[in-house]
Amino acid sequence: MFDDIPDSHRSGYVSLVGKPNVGKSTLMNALLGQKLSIVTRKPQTTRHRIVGIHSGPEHQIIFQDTPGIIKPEYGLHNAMMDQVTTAIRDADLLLFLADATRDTPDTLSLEHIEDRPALLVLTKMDLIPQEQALPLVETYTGLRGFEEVVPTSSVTGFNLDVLLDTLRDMLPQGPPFYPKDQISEHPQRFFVAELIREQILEYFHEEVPYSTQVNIVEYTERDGSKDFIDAEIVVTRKSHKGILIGKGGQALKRLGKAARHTIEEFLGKSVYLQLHVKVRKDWRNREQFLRSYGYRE
Ligand SMILES: Nc1nc2c(ncn2[C@@H]2O[C@H](COP(=O)(O)OP(=O)(O)OP(=O)(O)O)[C@@H](O)[C@H]2O)c(=O)[nH]1
Repeated sequence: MFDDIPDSHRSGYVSLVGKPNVGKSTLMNALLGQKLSIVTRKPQTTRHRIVGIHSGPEHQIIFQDTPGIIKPEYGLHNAMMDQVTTAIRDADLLLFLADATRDTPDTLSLEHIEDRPALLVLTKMDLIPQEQALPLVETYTGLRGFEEVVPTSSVTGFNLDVLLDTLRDMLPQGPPFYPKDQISEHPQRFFVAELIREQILEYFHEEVPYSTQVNIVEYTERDGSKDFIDAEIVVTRKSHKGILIGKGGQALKRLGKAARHTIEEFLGKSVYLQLHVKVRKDWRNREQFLRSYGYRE
């Protein structure tokens, strides 16, 4: 599988960690040049460890996007924080993200990364006036022995090439872990479920998106016809089911249309998407559901 790998080849795991909404998923997508991890304006969008692989002739960086660091309030949160702990433990190097518009050196949850090797990445620098940029970076310089402080913008692409070069140089020498043309390790149906969840976060408010789980019940590729996808949306309460379906089924219809568009864009082909809503009381606190929905090994 790995012919012609030069001795100078470098490879390793780089985990993106930080508080909710700092821009972890957006940064990983921008570094990969492809949308793998869903992004919304709402905190706690990411629930899983999401792997994205960046390969070149001389390197392979395996990024892991993680849920934001939070204080757990229910079982799902505990499972999310376990994913963060695993991603920190498994990494050769951490990217610890701080939001340039909101954070200060005192507001970061640095205790979670203990003494692991890390770079501090300042995100959203496009929103900072130019004259404030340098003084802002200086406030973080020397903090906790971070190897470097790298100001970035995932929107303009500012400094992303510098960040990639720095990562390539810092990873240990070794062969690739995955074939060079592989971009992730999750099956297609995982991404389809995530894209539906992204639209739920977009269209519904308050508790509803946070109580929601999306499972792909059937995914059938059909020659000469659209792929068939049957997805169930699980909620914790009957009232949430009513909100998702809406008057005369209008809300679910609108959601289905929006999700179908993003899925088709992602897959590059037409699909037939069928959605239905189920109530599973308190699934976020029940271990058997957390396991079967893929939050626990
Ligand atoms: N202007 C600007 N906005 C950004 C940038 N990076 C991320 N954002 C926005 O910040 C919000 C949160 O981004 P995400 O990538 O979902 O943040 P996250 O850290 O993965 O969030 P969680 O999943 O909650 O942990 C979204 O509205 C993004 O569009 C950036 O470089 N510039």
